[in-house]
Amino acid sequence: MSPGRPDGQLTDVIVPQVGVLDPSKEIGSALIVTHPLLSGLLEGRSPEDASLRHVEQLAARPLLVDDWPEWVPEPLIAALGRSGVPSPWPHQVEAASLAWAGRSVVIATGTASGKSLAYQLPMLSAVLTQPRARVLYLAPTKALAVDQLRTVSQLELPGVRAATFDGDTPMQTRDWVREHANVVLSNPDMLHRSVLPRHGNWASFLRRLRFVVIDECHHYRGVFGSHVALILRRLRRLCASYGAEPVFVLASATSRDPATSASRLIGRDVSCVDVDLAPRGERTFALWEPPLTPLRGENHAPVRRAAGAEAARILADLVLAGARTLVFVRSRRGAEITALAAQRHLKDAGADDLAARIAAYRGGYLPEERRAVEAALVSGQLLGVATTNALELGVDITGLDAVVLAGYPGTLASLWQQSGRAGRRSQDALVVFVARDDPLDTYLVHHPEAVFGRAVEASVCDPENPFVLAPQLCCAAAERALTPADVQLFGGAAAQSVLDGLVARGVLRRRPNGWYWTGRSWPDVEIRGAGGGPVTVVEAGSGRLLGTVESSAAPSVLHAGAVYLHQGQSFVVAELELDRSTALVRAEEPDWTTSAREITDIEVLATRESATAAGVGVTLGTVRVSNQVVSYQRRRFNGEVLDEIPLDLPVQQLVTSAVWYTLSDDLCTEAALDATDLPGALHAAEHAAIGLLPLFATCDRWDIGGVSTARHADTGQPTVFVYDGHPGGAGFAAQGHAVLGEWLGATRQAIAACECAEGCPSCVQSPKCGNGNHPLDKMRAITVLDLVLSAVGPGPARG
Ligand SMILES: Nc1ncnc2c1ncn2[C@@H]1O[C@H](COP(=O)(O)OP(=O)(O)OP(=O)(O)O)[C@@H](O)[C@H]1O
Repeated sequence: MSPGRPDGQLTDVIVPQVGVLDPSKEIGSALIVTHPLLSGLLEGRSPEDASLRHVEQLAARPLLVDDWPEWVPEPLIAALGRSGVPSPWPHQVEAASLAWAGRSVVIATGTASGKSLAYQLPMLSAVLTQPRARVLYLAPTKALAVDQLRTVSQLELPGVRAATFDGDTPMQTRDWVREHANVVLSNPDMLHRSVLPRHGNWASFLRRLRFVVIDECHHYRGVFGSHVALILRRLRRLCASYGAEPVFVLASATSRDPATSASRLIGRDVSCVDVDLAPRGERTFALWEPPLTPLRGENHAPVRRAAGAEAARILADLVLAGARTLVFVRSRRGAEITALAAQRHLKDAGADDLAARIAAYRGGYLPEERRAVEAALVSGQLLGVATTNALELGVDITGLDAVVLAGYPGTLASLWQQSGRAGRRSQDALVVFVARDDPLDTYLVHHPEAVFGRAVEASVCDPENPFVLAPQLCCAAAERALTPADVQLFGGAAAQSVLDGLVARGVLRRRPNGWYWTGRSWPDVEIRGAGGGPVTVVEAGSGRLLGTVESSAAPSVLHAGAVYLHQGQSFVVAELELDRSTALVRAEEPDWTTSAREITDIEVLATRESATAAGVGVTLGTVRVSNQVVSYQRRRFNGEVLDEIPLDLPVQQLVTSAVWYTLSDDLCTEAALDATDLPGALHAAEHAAIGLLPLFATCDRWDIGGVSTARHADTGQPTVFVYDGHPGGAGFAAQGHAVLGEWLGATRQAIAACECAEGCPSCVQSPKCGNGNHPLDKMRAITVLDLVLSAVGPGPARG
């Protein structure tokens, strides 16, 4: 370890070339590092420890301001001026003006680019200039709505009556909010459970509704996103019945094609503002891949040094250099371990005083403990904090010298949100992204263009999923009978066929003028799960309810012996009772993680889109997946496999969406892929593709599954399937189909970039493989992917 240069003096350090580097940063075969903190990190390291894969210099952006639009009332301009906003930035004016002109709009710009002002301008101008106007603000979490209330209240605008309406709002206050507040801050759950079912009470609010703001709209993805999309259609329909047609203003993190995602979410065309003109300081972004260790994992595959351990070393080095640093880790336990390990490194370096200035931060601490850590970090009393994503949303800590990300946080939106804690406007900052042992992380550190180029992942949902449509149509019909004209709003043909099914089951009644809910009580619809009766997770002894897990996912995450994380705290499952939909867990802190092994069969039920070229067939369709969890593995945090324990669980069936490709026999023969090679080649290609899909669709690798087979009964050919792990589909496989060439191109590159010889967790091994990651043929997987890519091309898929 070596101290850096807090005096800000620039020092060039030449690093030997390792892996793929950005040519613009190379001199001969070296990479120039100019940031003093980064050079400090590298100085003490041996060549075998050389982990730096890429350095990106994100240039500072100068301040550009615009005039206030003429429709913004003077008191609002004055209040904003007092709050430190003297003039708007150009992209804020563009989005706000579109909304004011009656266009629904999504603003999709970077962290801290001032998206709030873009929706506050139309929202507050409306209530200031038209005393009867009403505005609804929706956030994915209660905390964000509370944060927004604070911001709006601090403006002290006479005539603005803002109030939150959520599960915490006392009953006696609810009537006041409904009748008097003109800015109501809520969440989709409240809309679904409280506002829409009692729309008669809310009639005057809905009749006057001018704007609906949907903040952080990229959170509405997968099955939850599909529910929210249909809740918003329910809202639009009821507003229309009261004579209102509100304008939607959506704020999103940067993502691929935000206009399409936003219009799918609200069911209406949306304009898009995505050119970020907010001023910012320069940032140095380093991509870091921990070295391989002598340890051996499954099938003797090499194991890399764990991202958390590497991040702890980096944190210690940065703190030694005097830098205020935040490290983001995935779990609460990880946050504690990282902070402890960094303290140990500092003590070993003789810096006990600095070790005392490191702490962990996570959900589960008391609010006052959290506030104390936040304040100490802002004041500089604490120099290093290891945190979970508890610090990601709604906690305003900025201006740090460095941020370290231990592992990809799941989406580019989170990556930018977390890295945005460093520097902000005026000062230079360092961000280090440390890859975990996983194909997606490997791909990213070797392909900086996927991080710094155009945003690649799209926030997808599937409002046509029949498993979501059915309960949502019941809610809609219970609110007000559905008319034939409503069918289009809820998805046209897809809605029609679901309605027919609901009538056949006697759940809805068809009358000449529409569909009526027949139930006596209100439909009970859980929007944060996929339906199908969630399994309840209960703490044994205390009986405390910790949460629910979809029944389809329960065998793989709640089997006996599984380590279950709840808000970062770890529990071990004592018993899974599927017939009673309950899992009993005990708080424990074992030194291992568990991953379930499952075997899967797949049957093609229907084809939605299909195309064949050059011997390669690509299809999007509906499948039935039969899945059985057969065992689980216990692994130490360093990746070492401890053992595998068999399980006796029933077969689960899932009807869902899938994308699949086939290779003709002739093609395989030409490419010298014979019957003995194919299983390992297809299996490896499937694993890596599942690892990479989250880069293109905002899902987790646990949201999707795959099956590969050298001859599938329904296709009659070598086939690789990737399917949505949610009943009816969640839009992930459909997105994979839409961007097949890019997705499989990235998959190929991730495999090719990994320096292991025969496949490891960084490329083709999967943590949930039912066959113990056997057979896997890394090199022939590249051949398979080359065959598919030469048929479909590297761009978006046909059809
Ligand atoms: N025109 C402006 N002039 C000066 N400061 C501004 C301006 N617009 C916004 N800000 C400030 O920039 C900061 C970030 O703004 P805001 O929180 O709206 O960004 P955001 O894009 O919503 O960020 P996030 O992605 O973190 O949600 C706030 O402190 C805000 O007061």
